[in-house]
Amino acid sequence: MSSDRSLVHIAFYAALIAALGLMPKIELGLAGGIPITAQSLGVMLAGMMLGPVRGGLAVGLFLFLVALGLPLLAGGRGGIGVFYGASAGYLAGYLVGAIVVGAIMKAMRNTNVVFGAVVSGVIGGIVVVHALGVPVLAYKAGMSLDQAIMVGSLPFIPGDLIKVVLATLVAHTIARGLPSAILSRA
Ligand SMILES: O=C(O)CCCC[C@@H]1SC[C@@H]2NC(=O)N[C@@H]21
Repeated sequence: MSSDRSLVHIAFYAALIAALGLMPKIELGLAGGIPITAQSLGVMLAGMMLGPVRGGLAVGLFLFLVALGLPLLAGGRGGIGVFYGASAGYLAGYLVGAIVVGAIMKAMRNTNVVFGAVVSGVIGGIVVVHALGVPVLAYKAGMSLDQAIMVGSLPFIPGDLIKVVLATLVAHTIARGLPSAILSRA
């Protein structure tokens, strides 16, 4: 694929993650203030569709724009300060998670796309994001790891599983209609 087309794909998924931030975040009112956000769906999709390198670049571009101050995070937040806040670990998890989702999709490119999407979405899009988010939340909010799991991981698992299902449906649909757009399986 030409580098021009790669750049278009990377920019498209960075923009998709930003657009998903327009959906209102849902505050659960728990300690630490971590919201339910649709943006982690975009992170899963970036990895699933683009693979580890381009998927990581798409999320990296999105986070770079946030760091520059663009209000692209759910609720209209942006600026370097968010990378020092309670949700900083999840933001790092977005980057690593997209790379892991993409790496798993690529490794499973010769298996059923639905199977690859579910496995990569659960491991990269949930386990990795939570594994980076929870310890930072515990540190920043001054709570134990157990407490952080109770307020920063468990309440989000049902919604995150729904996102894996949605991302899998998108991957399945694109695999049937426009398989060349799933660069992770090229
Ligand atoms: O916007 C931010 O500052 C990052 C929010 C991180 C939210 C995490 S990502 C994993 C889990 N699933 C959600 O819907 N919310 C949390």
